[in-house]
Amino acid sequence: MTSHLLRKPQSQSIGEGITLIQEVLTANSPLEYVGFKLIDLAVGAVYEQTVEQDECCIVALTGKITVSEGEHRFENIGTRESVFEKKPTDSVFVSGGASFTVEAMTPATVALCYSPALEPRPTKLLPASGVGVVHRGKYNNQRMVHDILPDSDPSASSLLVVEVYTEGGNFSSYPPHKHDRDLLPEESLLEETYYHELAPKQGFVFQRVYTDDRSIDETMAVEHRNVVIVPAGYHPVGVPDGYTSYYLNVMAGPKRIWKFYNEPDHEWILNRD
Ligand SMILES: O=C[C@H](O)[C@@H](O)[C@H](O)CC(=O)O
Repeated sequence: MTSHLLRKPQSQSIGEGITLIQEVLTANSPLEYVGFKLIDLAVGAVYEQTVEQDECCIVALTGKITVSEGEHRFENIGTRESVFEKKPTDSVFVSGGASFTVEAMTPATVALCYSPALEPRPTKLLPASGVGVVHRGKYNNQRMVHDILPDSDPSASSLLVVEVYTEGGNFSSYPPHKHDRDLLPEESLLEETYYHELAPKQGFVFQRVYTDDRSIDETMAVEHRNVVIVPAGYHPVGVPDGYTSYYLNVMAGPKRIWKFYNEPDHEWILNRD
């Protein structure tokens, strides 16, 4: 039986040249803050949306797109044909009330990351050149993180977006951590989604989502273009040998601070020399 936290990709035509692959909304998930949509665009296809109460980070996951909103027009953005080129890409941030279009200049895949617009913010390009690249971990929990929209960047009022690369034989989001209590300075409350890709794409990763009281305890085999929903709890990912894992994280909650809490049983691994 498939976990209620795992979403397999769909392939639903929602417009000329526009295919909906993933759609996680507050209306169809246990989430209250985070929304996520993944669309494939054929050349020339134009996706349009008005975000009422949400802000949105439009990530040019692959291919070239042109994003327009009001007097803003960001032409031919996007830096890669595959996420596994492992280089940062361009994104555009729009705030609540914005009406925007995304036009595909080449075949493209676009991630639309949503959260409540707590305060107005200007529309802006988040260029690849501004994405921080962080190498985290040691031994077999090494991974590379691209900080697309980290909490240190005030461009957004609630939204956080990062992408993470983990090579085979390694774990990421590990040691297990959580951020499901509004209890600063100890911990912040952030819901999260994981959009996963695998190379080669027949691969899978293991992801466990679980709480201290085990009221949530789901261990999933996660495949290419799957989404894992993390309403609460720890959420480590393990990558089998031979495969490279990619995931895009969207996080949001009442306060835009990423303060996670490591599971005490496993925090010791951080203390090795
Ligand atoms: O809470 C954030 C997510 O779990 C990932 O972005 C995680 O931090 C990635 C990592 O550090 O391995």
